[in-house]
Amino acid sequence: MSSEEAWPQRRGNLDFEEAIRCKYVTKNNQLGDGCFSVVKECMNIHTRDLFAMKLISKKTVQGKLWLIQREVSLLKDMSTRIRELELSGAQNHDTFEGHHHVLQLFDYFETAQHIVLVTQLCDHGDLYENIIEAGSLHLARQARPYTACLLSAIHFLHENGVVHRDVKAENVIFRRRVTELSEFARRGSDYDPTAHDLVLADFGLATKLNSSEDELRECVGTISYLAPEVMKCQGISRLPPAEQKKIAPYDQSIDVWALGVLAYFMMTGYMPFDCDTDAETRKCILEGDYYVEDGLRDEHDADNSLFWNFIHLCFNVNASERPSAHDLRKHPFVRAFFEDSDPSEPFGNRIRLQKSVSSSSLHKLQTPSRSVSSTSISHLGSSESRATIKRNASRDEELNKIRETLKKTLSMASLRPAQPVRNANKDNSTFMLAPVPPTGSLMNGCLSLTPESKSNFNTPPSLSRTASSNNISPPASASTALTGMDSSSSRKRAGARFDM
Ligand SMILES: Nc1ncnc2c1ncn2[C@@H]1O[C@H](COP(=O)(O)OP(=O)(O)OP(=O)(O)O)[C@@H](O)[C@H]1O
Repeated sequence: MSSEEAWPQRRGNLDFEEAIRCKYVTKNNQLGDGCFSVVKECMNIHTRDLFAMKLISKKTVQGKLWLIQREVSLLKDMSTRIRELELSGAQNHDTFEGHHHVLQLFDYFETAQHIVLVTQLCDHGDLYENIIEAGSLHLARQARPYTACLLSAIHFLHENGVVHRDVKAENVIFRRRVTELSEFARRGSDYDPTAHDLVLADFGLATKLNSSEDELRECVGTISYLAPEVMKCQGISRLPPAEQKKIAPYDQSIDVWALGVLAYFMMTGYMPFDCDTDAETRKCILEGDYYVEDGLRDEHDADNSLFWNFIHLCFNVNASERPSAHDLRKHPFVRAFFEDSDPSEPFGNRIRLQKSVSSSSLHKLQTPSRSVSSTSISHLGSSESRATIKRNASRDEELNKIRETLKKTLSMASLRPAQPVRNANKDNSTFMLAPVPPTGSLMNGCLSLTPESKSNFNTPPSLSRTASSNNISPPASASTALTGMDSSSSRKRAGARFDM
């Protein structure tokens, strides 16, 4: 955590302070950026709690405002659900509690230039960077618990009717810790405790499947991670409605496919279906033709065999036969992280099936480029030595300690624990949705200055007041407010993700 001096300081001018209505200050440096947003660390000047502030440029999302509305709405629903779970004190005996690993929204508002989402603060860097830096992740210590943790988060989303649609390494970030969990590591834990910090972020393409009648046919996502049924929707918007209906809709099992891609990427350092050209990649995805490098498969190694079987099940081109996130929790590759009563279900004989994998030379065994559709490549990741997870007798005890530590210290809470906490309920919960905004105040941006301008406390209050009066919730008023903006930047997203 940076020192107090790192934050912009007030200057003691009461008139000026009165004029300043935005309760957040930001640091100038970025935590990260995407095709249409910049993410900065911010502090609530009243509570001194730290958050991440995602500033989405209105210019960039011009014409696609509904995407942001959908993202905010989903994050709000999820955060409310998580709060309910936290308050109910529901017991979960899984190693990873899915809802702890979904990015939390705490506040949102609008300024003249930006739509602003205030979320749980995570560390700089993401899982993509981790994998690239390491070449590949250790199967037993990292790839397996990371996969289990993400499976848990995906299962939570699916249980709540949400399909993420952009599960990928770039969208997995790491919760910021206050207290190290080094004790757990020192005592010889059998996996990397960082697995407890994974947070699934970027709900920009996520959507709700409210009922079995809802049908998804948009071709959205990142090409390397696209399931075949999504791929089949490519170009659908150009078809007449009657033709569109002939294409089979997809459902949440596309996230299971993407999890398989991500697990494969963690294990090997490259992507399972990427080829020289997008057309070849599409063909391989449609056929479920993934590559397994000689030497990476070791039938005499139980962990290794289970990993490939897990991958094989995720890569079932027939979505109706692909196991659900709920079912996959019982797969022997990850089962140790979940408390399920009947370990033999639901795989039975299926567990022994192995795909005869492609040896096609089309596949590119190289590092994928960040967030794009698969091509730029620099090196081949090395395979890791295998290790066997030994179940630690005191595992449950250790887990409880981890949970307690997490609840007390992780996530968004102030990084200055000695400081008095205003909201008593916050003491034991990492996930309190404070600060709750007073009625009619900063939410919706009607009183907000452009937050980034507060970095130096010197922006005249008149700057953003007039134009920032739009609520991003009601589609009509919000889209009216954005009419006439430059459309060029909205095209930038196409390079990173499909949206056709
Ligand atoms: N809460 C957070 N804490 C720390 N860093 C974050 C947080 N949210 C996002 N980031 C960083 O900012 C980057 C961009 O965020 P995000 O993916 O949400 O933006 P985006 O514009 O939707 O990106 P994309 O181009 O993938 O659609 C992330 O890859 C991550 O590195």
